[in-house]
Amino acid sequence: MSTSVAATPVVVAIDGPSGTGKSSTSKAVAARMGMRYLDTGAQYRAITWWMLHAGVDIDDPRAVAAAAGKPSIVSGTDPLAPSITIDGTDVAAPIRGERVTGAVSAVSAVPEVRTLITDLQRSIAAEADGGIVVEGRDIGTTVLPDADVKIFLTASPEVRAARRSAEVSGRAGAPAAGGADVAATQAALLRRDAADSGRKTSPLAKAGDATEVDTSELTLEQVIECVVTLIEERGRR
Ligand SMILES: Nc1ncnc2c1ncn2[C@@H]1O[C@H](COP(=O)(O)OP(=O)(O)OP(=O)(O)O)[C@@H](O)[C@H]1O
Ligand SMILES: Nc1ccn([C@H]2C[C@H](O)[C@@H](COP(=O)(O)O)O2)c(=O)n1
Repeated sequence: MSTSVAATPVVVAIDGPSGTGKSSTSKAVAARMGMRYLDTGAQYRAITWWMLHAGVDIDDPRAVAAAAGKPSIVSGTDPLAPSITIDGTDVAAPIRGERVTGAVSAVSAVPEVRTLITDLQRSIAAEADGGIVVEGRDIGTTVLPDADVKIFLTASPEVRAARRSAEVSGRAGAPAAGGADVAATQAALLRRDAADSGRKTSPLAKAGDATEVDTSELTLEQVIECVVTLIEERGRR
């Protein structure tokens, strides 16, 4: 099934702080509704990975700006098999590592980086014939301000940290997460949110016309159902 409002494909923007369930929800909604899926955080992570790999000083915004146009990022938008390459290298795994996670807020705050990646995101969305779910921090406010459906996911810091710790400790070879690990995870999430909300250029923010969904007390399936309902309601208008 592909989803459209009148003759034009539906564009759904899902934003929110770290660990609120944007990726899990967006992928599942897109798969269920026959739409494409774009993880914009993966694009910022990929360019951060490339900068670190190329030896660019990520604490020097001018150096980051000067290098930003050099690599080529390709995002695969199949929600069942999303992919990301940079200059032909598959970086889906390394971009999730601690080094990239610790550096991505600095790189993504550089305006030249944002301009390049925003243009790329808009062109991917424009080519998605069957509609697309795009998730990130500034999709509803800046990248796709005319999106048909805008959702802003939230959850309490405690819930987000517990979910993230469970995810990490569930990975092969990882130790079980204890109280100290959850507290450290929560502190890291809040640090990243503060940096992403506090930057000058298109910070993490809820669009005025977005629907806020607090997922703290909801299962993933309930969040998916809620978003599908919002998209279907938009289609009936
Ligand atoms: N409603 C929910 N109930 C329980 N667990 C959830 C729920 N939503 C997401 N999760 C789990 O929480 C973790 C974080 O979810 P996800 O990666 O989708 O968040 P995110 O907002 O995309 O994070 P980030 O911004 O850091 O990429 C995952 O392990 C996911 O399975
Ligand atoms: N639209 C976006 C998406 C992501 N970012 C930055 C800020 C995040 O901390 C980082 C990684 O995103 P995640 O993989 O955790 O979703 O990328 C942004 O600035 N704008």
